[in-house]
Amino acid sequence: MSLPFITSAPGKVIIFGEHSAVYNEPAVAASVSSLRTYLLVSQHEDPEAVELDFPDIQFKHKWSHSEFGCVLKGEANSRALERARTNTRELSQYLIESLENLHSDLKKSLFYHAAFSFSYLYVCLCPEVKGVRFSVRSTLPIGAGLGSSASISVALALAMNRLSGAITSDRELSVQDKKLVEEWSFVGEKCIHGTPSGIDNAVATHGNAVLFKREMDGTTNFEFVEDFPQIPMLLTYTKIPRSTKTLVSNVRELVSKHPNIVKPIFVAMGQLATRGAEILDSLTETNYHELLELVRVNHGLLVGLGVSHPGLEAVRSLSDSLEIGSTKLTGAGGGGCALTILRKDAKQSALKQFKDRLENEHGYALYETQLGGIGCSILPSEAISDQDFERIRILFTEDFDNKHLDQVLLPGKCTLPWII
Ligand SMILES: Nc1ncnc2c1ncn2[C@@H]1O[C@H](COP(=O)(O)OP(=O)(O)OP(=O)(O)O)[C@@H](O)[C@H]1O
Ligand SMILES: C[C@@](O)(CCO)CC(=O)[O-]
Ligand SMILES: [Mg+2]
Repeated sequence: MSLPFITSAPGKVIIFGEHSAVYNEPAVAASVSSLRTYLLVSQHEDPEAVELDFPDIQFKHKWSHSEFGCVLKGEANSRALERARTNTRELSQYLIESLENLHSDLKKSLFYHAAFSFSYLYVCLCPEVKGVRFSVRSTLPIGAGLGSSASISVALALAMNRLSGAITSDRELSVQDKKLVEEWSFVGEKCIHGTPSGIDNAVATHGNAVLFKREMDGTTNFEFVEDFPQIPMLLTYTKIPRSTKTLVSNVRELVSKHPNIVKPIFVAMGQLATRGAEILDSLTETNYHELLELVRVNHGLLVGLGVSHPGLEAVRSLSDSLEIGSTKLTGAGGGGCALTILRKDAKQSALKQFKDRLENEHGYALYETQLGGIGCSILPSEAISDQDFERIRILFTEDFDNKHLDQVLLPGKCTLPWII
């Protein structure tokens, strides 16, 4: 596989059913295709190096390829790798332990899960590749409920399957290619947060909007919401940090304490997601009101699970008092982002007040973005001229505002011929 090349994957918004999705209930999510992660895979000056460069989280690490020997060499390792490659439903405990040794200097650091996820995918998918640098930049807020972990997992899974020769398409990504990316990005998500439902990486892989369900046997089932309507909405980023892994495990504790109370909440959310998808499939003036109602109920149930935050409640309360629409948290909650679906009759003056107060009094950021659109994509080396590469390399290495990335790279908007 010739270098350099770039892969990319979008973030997502969960419209209905976060957390209950982990418990095999249906959920609805849509990609946020203009907020994306980009991964540049380029040649390293050192032919033995495998370097990871994550400037968004100020993390850079270089391994010499021989350091992976402790995971790659010997019979026991080969057997464990073979099992990990064929059974992607479970992470291999053996590999986890071997990789822990490789990352012992990073243990307990913020970066551990990002590095662990990278190395797990690397040793499974393209362990012979060396003299290579993986540089990641994202226009998504990180750890904010918009699926940054899934989009990075998808970008890595696509790149590593390309490096191994498992994905060779040069016109468009096939259904098979996308299945492979979805399967391996799920492994990446597991490395970052333990027990994901798979909805985030499914949307980041396939794009558009989906009604998703993880079945009890571990398989995933999803339908695209056809003709996904552009609903007027606002996304508010509270900038309150949180971790999906912690929130999901807090909910797990709650279920184990009060199963008879909490499980019916999940079932209600599943019902709500199914009805929500029906409405989105054929949105009318009449059922728009029901959509707003379902958003409000979904948020109430999430509050019951303990995954809201006073900062998110401030957004919800302001949207209620200004009567502009219904607000719910999106993603794992605990901070991060809130989604407000706007009423058709929301007053412009109220909307302005909503934005001004959130930005100026609370210091929050507002995103106006469309939902749905392009999933994962790849820009092959043949499409990158030397001149383009120089421009792109600078974007990945220098301290630019990440929105410059969009101007140069946004699939569907820029002039570069992305394969999708
Ligand atoms: N651009 C990036 N560079 C490096 N690491 C990243 C990047 N984006 C995400 N990550 C990894 O993902 C982690 C955040 O994932 P987490 O699942 O907690 O939040 P999220 O995916 O943004 O939100 P949600 O899961 O609720 O949608 C980070 O701590 C880091 O390990
Ligand atoms: C909280 C959760 O439901 C959504 C995170 O975006 C976790 C998951 O489904 O993996
Ligand atoms: Mg995540």
